[in-house]
Amino acid sequence: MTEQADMSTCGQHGNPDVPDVFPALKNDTFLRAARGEATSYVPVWCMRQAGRYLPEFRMKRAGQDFFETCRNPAACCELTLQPLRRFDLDAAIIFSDILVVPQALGMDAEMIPGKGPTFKQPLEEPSHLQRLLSPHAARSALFYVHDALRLTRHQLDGLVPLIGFAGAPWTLMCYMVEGGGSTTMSRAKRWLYQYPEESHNLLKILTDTVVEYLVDQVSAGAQALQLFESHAGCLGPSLFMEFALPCLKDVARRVQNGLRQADLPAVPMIVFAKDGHFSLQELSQAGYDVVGVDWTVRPELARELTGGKITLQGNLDPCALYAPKEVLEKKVNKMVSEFGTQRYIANLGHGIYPDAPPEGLGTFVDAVHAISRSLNACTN
Ligand SMILES: Cc1c2[nH]c(c1CCC(=O)O)Cc1[nH]c(c(CCC(=O)O)c1C)Cc1[nH]c(c(CCC(=O)O)c1C)Cc1[nH]c(c(C)c1CCC(=O)O)C2
Repeated sequence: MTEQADMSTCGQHGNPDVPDVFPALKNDTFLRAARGEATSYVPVWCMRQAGRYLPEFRMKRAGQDFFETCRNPAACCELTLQPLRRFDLDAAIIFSDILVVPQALGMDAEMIPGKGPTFKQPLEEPSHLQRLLSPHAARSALFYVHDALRLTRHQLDGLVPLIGFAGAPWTLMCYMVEGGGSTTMSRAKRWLYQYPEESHNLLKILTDTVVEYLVDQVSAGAQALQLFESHAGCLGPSLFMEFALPCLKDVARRVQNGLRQADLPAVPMIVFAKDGHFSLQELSQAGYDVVGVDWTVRPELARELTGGKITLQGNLDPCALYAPKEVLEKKVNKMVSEFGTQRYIANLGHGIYPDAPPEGLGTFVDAVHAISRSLNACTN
């Protein structure tokens, strides 16, 4: 990241009390790997690294409503920084949630402990699309995420880059139609079969909203962006290519255009399609710099499918963190050796589980660094 790029990051919804020139970045290893540049070790971060597996996270969240916390920039900043105080991570990801976007479009959501996110009035039929606010209205409703990013980027003081994120349109549609989590997503998939045109309309509204949201995140200080397509798996290849992939491509192209038009720096974009092994080849040509891989895919196969030309991110089984230290280190050794130390960002193959032992994450992070340094020393 150059000084010039840092300086150009001025918040559109800027808080006049907070200067928009951010501290210089001290560790750019994650950004270098994302851009496909050489790195002396493999950078590592962890999806959901700000989460319930940390006692300090549970303390801070205790008694607070989840989405209230998301709307509180100081709390988001603190929760984002917590894992960085414990572990030698190479990136921070802003504490927020993908469901703030449907909320900004006017849908009321609650986080019910033990049940997960729940919408009071899901979209049951196409006429319900009229309830949604415009992408333009959603844009201004999301100012609090941008305030959180701006504050966190300052508080990070250049330690590591700050990642912004959004849910991909299909994954957001799943929650909006299902009203919450589901193992089959059969209500949302029913829309694709029964109301294909209206499904495309809904996905278009979500794409428009996500594009502006992500451009605004960079304006507020995000230095990389990740799209979470968490419910790719239930679609299978043909529905994925018809409904999810075109939106992912649009988001990548339109965000990079939007950044250029707003005179903002280009930032690396990551796409993570959980259980979307069948889409890896197409995803590697969808306009993203990095493709995330879940733990069901062999690293060599992921490299083969993506043509060896793109940065990959992943893919340790989150449950490997329960293993004894020596076993975990062996797993990391195998993973790093198979992906290779270049064009690679180590991560879990999905978010860390709430009952993961924090020491496991520490072992994972340190092992990625040590093993990749020694592999690099062998080849140089
Ligand atoms: C599908 C999805 C959601 N949210 C998100 C996804 C995509 C990633 C994935 O596939 O897991 C993304 C997300 N959610 C959260 C982050 C924070 C940043 C990070 O540290 O990675 C990110 C990147 C915080 C959170 N989001 C949530 C928590 C835990 C709840 C809490 O803190 O009280 C956190 C830390 C809640 C949440 N939010 C959502 C679910 C399904 C849940 C779990 C509900 C439960 O387990 O009870 C929707």
